[in-house]
Amino acid sequence: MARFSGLDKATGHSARGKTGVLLVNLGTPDEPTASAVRRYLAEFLADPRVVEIPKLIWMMILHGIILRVRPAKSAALYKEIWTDEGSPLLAISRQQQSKLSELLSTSGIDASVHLAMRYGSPSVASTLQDMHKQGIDKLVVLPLYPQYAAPTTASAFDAIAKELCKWRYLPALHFINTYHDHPDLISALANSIQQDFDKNGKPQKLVLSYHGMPERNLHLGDPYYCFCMKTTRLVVEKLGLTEDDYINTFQSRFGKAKWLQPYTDATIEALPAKGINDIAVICPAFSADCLETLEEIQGENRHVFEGAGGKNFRYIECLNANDDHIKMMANIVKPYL
Ligand SMILES: C=CC1=C(C)c2cc3[nH]c(cc4nc(cc5[nH]c(cc1n2)c(C)c5CCC(=O)O)C(CCC(=O)O)=C4C)c(C)c3C=C
Ligand SMILES: [Fe+2]
Ligand SMILES: [Fe+2]
Repeated sequence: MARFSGLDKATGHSARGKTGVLLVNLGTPDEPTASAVRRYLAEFLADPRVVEIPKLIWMMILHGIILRVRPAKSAALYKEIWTDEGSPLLAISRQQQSKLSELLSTSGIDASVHLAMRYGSPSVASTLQDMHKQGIDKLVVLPLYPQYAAPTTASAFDAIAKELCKWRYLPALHFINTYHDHPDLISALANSIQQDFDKNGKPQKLVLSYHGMPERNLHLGDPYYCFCMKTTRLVVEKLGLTEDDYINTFQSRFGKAKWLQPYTDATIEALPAKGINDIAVICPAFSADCLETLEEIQGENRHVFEGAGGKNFRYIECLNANDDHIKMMANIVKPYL
């Protein structure tokens, strides 16, 4: 017994046995400035899960062209959406963290909730180290990407593995890889859409716009496209919509390769000419509003639609820190706590 307490002392394991939930999202620049965006994009776009081009060629393009031009352009867009609490993605993620922590604790579950960003801060490595210092040796990781994708979900896993491979004593680990068809996600999305319809009337078209990725990834076996289709099917079934009522699209194309189609901007631009002047857009691949939803959809695509003659464009915000969404997170992690 004495020998074991000695071991505990030496390794600092005496206060072990705590459980922690780790929420992971993509990350965002620290400031809406070109230099902060350059730092963020340099880390993000160097990830081989995100851009699958041979490393040497890609580093030449990334550092020689993209990181010279894009940071200033992106920083100007980030400035448009920046809030007093900083980047919306980080501010909303913090709210999700504290509301989930509150819900677990009022449900009598003894688990702390932590937040890490795959790129930028708070980093995955520093958050895992903090959790270790707090005596957490049981870890449930919930990457906040409803539909599994290698560039997002697998990349979050890589960052965790990269830190843990330096540890001698690994925590027990549960990694949630997807929740695209979880009944609580489907009802949270359907409720949010229904609330919009009740308030503003049913639009001529509901556009479900998912973040895109190169089409090649689908052919190589990434299930993201199929998972997006399933989320849409379940949500529209729940709402009782017919095929004519909605359309599934993919946004945020990057680079010259063919990405998943149909593209959101081209689709939205073509709608008024088909007599569709009243649309509502929702982005079910995003668990928190961010540059890609607030600027690209609510801003840019609204202008595209109105410029093409469209009359009513509504953006239905992400589930963010709404109660249904937090309840969904709790129900997803509970079986592992
Ligand atoms: C370069 C290829 C990219 C792939 C593949 C990709 C997949 C992907 N991304 C998200 C979620 C988010 N992406 C965000 C921003 C963003 N995404 C890319 C590129 C790829 N994404 C870039 C270059 C950027 C940065 C912004 C810009 O300069 O245009 C964000 C928002 C971050 C924020 O700070 O607000 C999110 C969230 C998913 C779900 C996904 C996989 C399918
Ligand atoms: Fe992205
Ligand atoms: Fe974008």
